[in-house]
Amino acid sequence: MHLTEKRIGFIGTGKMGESLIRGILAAHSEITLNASDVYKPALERLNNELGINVSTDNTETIGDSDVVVLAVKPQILKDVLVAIKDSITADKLVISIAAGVSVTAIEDELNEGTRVVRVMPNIAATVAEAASAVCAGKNATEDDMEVALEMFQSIGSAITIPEKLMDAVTGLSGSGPAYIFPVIEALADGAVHEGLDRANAITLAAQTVLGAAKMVLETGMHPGELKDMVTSPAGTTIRGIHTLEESGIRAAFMNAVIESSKRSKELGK
Ligand SMILES: NC(=O)C1=CN([C@@H]2O[C@H](COP(=O)(O)OP(=O)(O)OC[C@H]3O[C@@H](n4cnc5c(N)ncnc54)[C@H](O)[C@@H]3O)[C@@H](O)[C@H]2O)C=CC1
Ligand SMILES: O=C(O)[C@@H]1CCC=N1
Repeated sequence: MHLTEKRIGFIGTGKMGESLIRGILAAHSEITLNASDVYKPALERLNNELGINVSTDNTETIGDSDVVVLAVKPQILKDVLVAIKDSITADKLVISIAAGVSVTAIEDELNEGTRVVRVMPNIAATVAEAASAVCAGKNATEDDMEVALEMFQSIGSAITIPEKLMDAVTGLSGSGPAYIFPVIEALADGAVHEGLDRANAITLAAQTVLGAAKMVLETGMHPGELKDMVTSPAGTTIRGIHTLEESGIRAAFMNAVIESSKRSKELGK
């Protein structure tokens, strides 16, 4: 069955829940979306702005949904699972986006046979440019995986991976937008230092990051080869690259991904 034939319920409408809701609605305006949260003002805002069904009762949202997306913090997920266990009937698919929490840990809290899929998306779902990775729980069917992939491919790109790689994905693309926002800000700062106004500096910096990313994705060329295309002998770029290398830029980004992945592992313990 296709995604649009399913009613989707969000448990948690914080930053990532709202991002997914906005992305999915933009891709499928006809879809039925339900959402619950403990924070009523956020629900009222979503209901007013997007017209989705909202409730402060998680079990009501689950009762009205075929697919239940768990978008609460990993630290409270277990308590939420205990509270909703009886409303997760056999006809429902559960999708968890919680960092670090394994499929088994979720299955263990729910009724035997519950179909669970784990996904690590990112905040760019809001603009249909999320990078997501999906893995199946032991009871998830092929149809469940198709529904999950359809959902996350409609808001960006989504790949299937073995669960053991989920922490690496969390450190890379789950957290990754937060590594790039300061990069954009800092690039703009450099241009402001050299006299450009802030608004134009941010536009040029963001478009530069977008363009570079698009070239990697659309040409299929290695990033190093693309870098060489910009870097003229004795030109301006090599001077900038030399400075970045002196600052340890590669180790800095590698370490960010490695440490974030480690934290994802910790959250699962
Ligand atoms: N923020 C991000 O960029 C990403 C977050 N994630 C995952 O998404 C999940 C949510 O993260 P955020 O949206 O950033 O956190 P958040 O704190 O913004 O949102 C969590 C929401 O859950 C609500 N909540 C708390 N207790 C609840 C309960 N008992 N029932 C229903 N709702 C309840 C809170 O009021 C809040 O609105 C986390 O598990 C995180 O690991 C995954 C990928 C990216
Ligand atoms: O920082 C976090 O824990 C969440 C998971 C991935 C992105 N944000």
